[in-house]
Amino acid sequence: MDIIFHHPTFDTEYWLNRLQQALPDARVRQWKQGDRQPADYALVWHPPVEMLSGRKGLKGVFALGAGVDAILSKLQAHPDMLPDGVPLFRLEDTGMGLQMQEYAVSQVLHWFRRFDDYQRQKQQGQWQPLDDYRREDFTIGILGAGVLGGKVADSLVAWGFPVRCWSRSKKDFPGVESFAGGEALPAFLSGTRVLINLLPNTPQTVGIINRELLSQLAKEAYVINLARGVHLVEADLLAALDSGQLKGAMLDVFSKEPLPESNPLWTHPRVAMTPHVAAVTRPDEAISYIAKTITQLENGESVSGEVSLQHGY
Ligand SMILES: NC(=O)C1=CN([C@@H]2O[C@H](COP(=O)(O)OP(=O)(O)OC[C@H]3O[C@@H](n4cnc5c(N)ncnc54)[C@H](OP(=O)(O)O)[C@@H]3O)[C@@H](O)[C@H]2O)C=CC1
Ligand SMILES: O=CC(=O)O
Repeated sequence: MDIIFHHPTFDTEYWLNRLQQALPDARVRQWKQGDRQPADYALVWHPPVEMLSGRKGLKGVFALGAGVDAILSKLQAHPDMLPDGVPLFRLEDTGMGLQMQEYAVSQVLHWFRRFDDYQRQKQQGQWQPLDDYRREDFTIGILGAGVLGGKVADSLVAWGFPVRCWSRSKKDFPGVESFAGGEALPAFLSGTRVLINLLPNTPQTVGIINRELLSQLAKEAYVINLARGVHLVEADLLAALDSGQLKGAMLDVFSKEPLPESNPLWTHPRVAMTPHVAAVTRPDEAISYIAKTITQLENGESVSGEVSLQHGY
């Protein structure tokens, strides 16, 4: 069995060695331009079109991340990149769930304990205890209740917050109120104090966090965007912060990355940001999942992690 690998930034040597250890009978190689030798599986992130297009004998493609928006948009422009019937897989959790939990819980607690207000007071030399927020007034609403949204919901339930989620299909997560479909979105938003985005980037979700959505949140709400920059209309977020509708935002992802120097988000006092690091691919966990899935595929067993090309995630 032959496996080709391409990632623009990962330590390729490390990945090739670990893959080889995990699948000792396979021949694993880095794909290089001009390589048209046969391959059974391709492991990719931002693959050059010629790596996959027209490739015969391919049995599966593994995206080396959770979101497949970049590969799907390339596929739209080059439909022959993924031959008919070849499944595309993505990483389900493989260590990202815990990272998302750390990120979301730490930020929610930061706001809940009013550390943002106390930081502002410190800058003004002010010693002034503030009223506590009450958990019952701090409903967390999670857009997207998939692998990562579900994990984040669990961790916030454990901290005693009222938690609700919104997805296409209804969920039955312990302690979480589930809302499904467009018609349930207003009810989901109403009373949500902290909005956490963990939706995939699809034509239905682009620009979903806009003026109209933000206006339906609780007063002085907060937004955490952990999914993709294109979900958020930045100008609408800034307007909602400036009007007082929103009290703060924590952003990990941006429409344009790296965020251009001139972008006003850099200097807005109520915006905090990280450079798309909320949950990174953990090589060892990812390799275990990929090796297990390839073995199952080779044995004709059922597997998880296949992307629905119809739904775009
Ligand atoms: N910032 C970072 O470092 C990282 C960001 N990400 C981002 O997080 C995203 C989520 O990952 P993951 O949890 O694994 O994805 P999943 O595919 O497991 O979950 C997606 C969720 O979104 C819901 N959804 C999709 N479309 C709609 C819609 N139109 N309306 C309502 N709900 C919808 C799905 O509903 P249903 O359950 O009904 O299908 C599902 O609950 C990734 O796509 C990626 O963009 C991922 C990793 C790291
Ligand atoms: O943003 C990262 C991913 O894995 O998707």
